[in-house]
Amino acid sequence: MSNELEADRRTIERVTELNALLASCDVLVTEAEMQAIYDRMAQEITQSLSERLPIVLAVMNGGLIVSGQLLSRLRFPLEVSYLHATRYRGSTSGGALKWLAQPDMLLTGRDVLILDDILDEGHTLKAVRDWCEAAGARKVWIAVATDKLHDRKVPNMKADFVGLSVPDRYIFGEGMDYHGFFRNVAGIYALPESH
Ligand SMILES: O=P(O)(O)OC[C@H]1O[C@H](OP(=O)(O)OP(=O)(O)O)[C@H](O)[C@@H]1O
Ligand SMILES: Nc1nc2[nH]cnc2c(=O)[nH]1
Repeated sequence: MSNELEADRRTIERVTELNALLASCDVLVTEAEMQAIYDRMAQEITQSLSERLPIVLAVMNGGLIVSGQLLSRLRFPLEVSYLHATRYRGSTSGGALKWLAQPDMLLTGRDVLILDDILDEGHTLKAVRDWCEAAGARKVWIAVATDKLHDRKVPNMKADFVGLSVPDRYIFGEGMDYHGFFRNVAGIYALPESH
């Protein structure tokens, strides 16, 4: 078989495997439920920040979908940028935090709203919050689509706006990945307990 045909065969095999895995996962939250959750979060954020001219920072990559969903629901003046900090890097368990891009805006004296997909142990968002505070932010607000329930949280790490609490399982969808895939899946899924 030519190299090209062999590569095509492997790609098709991978697609089939991923589709089968997705079909075997538990749906924790549907797409429609997520839309209602984003509506409610946007209302809460609006109540707190509509007169604060905030800088909104998306935490890449996981915060991409949540940011798109929330930003278009926020009908008040704000600025948008991003940062990229990662500690899972395609794995299902966390390691050391690596900064790939720091915010490129002057945060001094500003209200800063951080948007991310999940508060799990909290190392990522604690480092991001500390960075923004050290950069002179007046107040750092944190909004996450999901907050994982367990007792391994970094002390004093809480989000100001939470979509919903999720069980202590590896989840994906709504920006969260499974080995780099499924960030684009609408709704929240969990790997089967046996996986
Ligand atoms: O609370 P923690 O235990 O620190 O985990 C939460 C972080 O983990 C994920 O990022 P990840 O490192 O997987 O990078 P990604 O956003 O590129 O997926 C997620 O997007 C959060 O930022
Ligand atoms: N995709 C995904 N990323 C995470 N980062 C921290 N916890 C999780 C999780 O449960 N799923």
